[in-house]
Amino acid sequence: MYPPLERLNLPDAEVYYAPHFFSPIASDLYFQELMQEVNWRQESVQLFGKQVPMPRLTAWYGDKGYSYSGLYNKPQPWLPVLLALKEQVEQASKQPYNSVLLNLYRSGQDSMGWHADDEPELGAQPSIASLSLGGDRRFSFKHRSRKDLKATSITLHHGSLLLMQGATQHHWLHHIPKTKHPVQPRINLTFRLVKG
Ligand SMILES: O=C(O)CCC(=O)C(=O)O
Ligand SMILES: [Fe+2]
Repeated sequence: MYPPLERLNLPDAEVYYAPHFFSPIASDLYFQELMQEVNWRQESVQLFGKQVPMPRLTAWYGDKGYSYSGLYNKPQPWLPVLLALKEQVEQASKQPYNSVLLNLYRSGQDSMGWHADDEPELGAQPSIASLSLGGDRRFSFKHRSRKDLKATSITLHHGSLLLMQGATQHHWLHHIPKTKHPVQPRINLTFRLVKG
């Protein structure tokens, strides 16, 4: 069985973390397979009227299309390795998923800005299961309205699983900051259930 998911002490949220969800050997193999087989793409976002490359590579696989920055994206069909990961994450989190967004942080200069995964097609209380492979990176939470609560950070390890559910996206934002420390490339997979 999987190592247990431990609940983080975060008010107005339901966040669980398993630092060693996969063994180091399994994590290394998944990392290499995903590096090679995923169709990594450099997407751009519109920022102040300019097209700016995102500070990471991304890919979207699954059963349903999704809207992102106002554009409808057709998903790519599941790869066997992604289905194997989905199954394990579904068992551990006791939730079904039909899509996965992959992010590749090539260096400490790659990052993700503050956001919540609160798109309407994810429903009111989305369950998001996030796998991390490769270099350690900081992951921070910031409450949207309660200024008395300090931002909280955890380190997401090689082979870890983070589960966000309940009201988490409603009350909290999260991000991956850039870092000047030398870090190995990191792959993150967020499994989601897209409705409709
Ligand atoms: O890379 C991470 O751990 C965060 C990814 C994330 O927040 C997202 O894809 O929505
Ligand atoms: Fe997110």
